[in-house]
Amino acid sequence: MDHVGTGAVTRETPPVNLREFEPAARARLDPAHYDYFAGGAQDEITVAANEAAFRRRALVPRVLRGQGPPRLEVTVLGETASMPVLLAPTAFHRLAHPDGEFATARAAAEAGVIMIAAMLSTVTIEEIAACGPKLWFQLYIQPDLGFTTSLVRRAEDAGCRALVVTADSPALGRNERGDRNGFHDLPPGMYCANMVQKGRQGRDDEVRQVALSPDLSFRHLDWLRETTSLPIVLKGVLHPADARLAVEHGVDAIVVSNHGGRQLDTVPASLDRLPLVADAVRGQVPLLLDGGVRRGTDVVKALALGADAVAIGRPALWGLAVAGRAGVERVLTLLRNELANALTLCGAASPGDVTGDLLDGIDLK
Ligand SMILES: Cc1cc2nc3c(=O)[nH]c(=O)nc-3n(C[C@H](O)[C@H](O)[C@H](O)COP(=O)(O)O)c2cc1C
Ligand SMILES: O=C(O)C(=O)c1ccccc1
Repeated sequence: MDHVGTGAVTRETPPVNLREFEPAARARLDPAHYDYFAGGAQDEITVAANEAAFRRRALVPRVLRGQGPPRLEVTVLGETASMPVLLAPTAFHRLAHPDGEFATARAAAEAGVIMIAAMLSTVTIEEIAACGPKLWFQLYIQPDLGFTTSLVRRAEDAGCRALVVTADSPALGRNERGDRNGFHDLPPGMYCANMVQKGRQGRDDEVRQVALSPDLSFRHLDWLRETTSLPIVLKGVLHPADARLAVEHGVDAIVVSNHGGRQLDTVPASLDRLPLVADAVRGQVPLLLDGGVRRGTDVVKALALGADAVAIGRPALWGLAVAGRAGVERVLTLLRNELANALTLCGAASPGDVTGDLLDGIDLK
């Protein structure tokens, strides 16, 4: 891309991998908005741990398996996806690009990946659905169960194929970048589109505040189980005992996640918790993982440790900030090509062909 300014032409080389999208996005974003996306809780120890956990693991490829080019498609909860990579739910896409979730959803549709739409999106779930992606809906169960039910019905009616209940947020994580920047509200004209309530008796519409409630318990999950026939995915599990409870309470899938290091700081990397959760669940429900996935080899490592698929959060936001829909598509294409290459080099025919013996116990660093 050439930028002609005051006579000088600066040439920017397009990102060739997911990590390179971050500085490119940073250059385009309001610094406070960049910090909102990039940041995590407090010392951001867990943010760093997520990527470091992938770096430490070593892959041990098999040779001469004659598998041909790998097939990347997977089926998760009855939904086929073009690769075992989903878009993790992230709030406020219009902060990254004026097209917001429209752009993300069109990119997901084009790429054939499942988009998990955030409840706190800046366009409505109906508008996202109209872009045609395979769609799941992320839900913060609200103490107002009537309102929660109305959100669930809207997600169902819009064609969402699963509800992703975020469990790791009984309170907001402490993001000090936000404190420093004084970033606590969306800019004028931007709001949580799913939270709009019609004003009664001629009054203005109101935007409901999201409640992250410490009162939430597995009883709320039982309530939700009775309320909807959609599959329920529990997001934000790190403890094997919680994974077992989730299965007992009828959850259909689990996302091993620490919310990208944005909730409780100093929790372990998601990848490092995956084997324990996989052990606890023993294949009873599919497992997803998010946090720090930046490379095709990272996807392979997560699959080897027991995940059925992974999700990416920030990389899609960086792609969105850099070039809207095309940027998200580019991020997905790069990751797809890397995954195909990594599977080929491992001698694996498909994501399902990735087994634990492709990893050894050696710490690379
Ligand atoms: C800017 C941002 C906003 C997020 N918003 C939500 C959200 O509204 N709901 C939720 O369940 N997770 C949310 N997450 C967490 C992601 O779903 C995911 O767990 C995390 O980003 C994965 O880590 P990664 O960014 O390293 O890929 C958010 C993450 C980021 C970076
Ligand atoms: O930023 C987040 O990670 C997130 O999940 C959230 C929660 C509440 C309000 C806005 C975003």
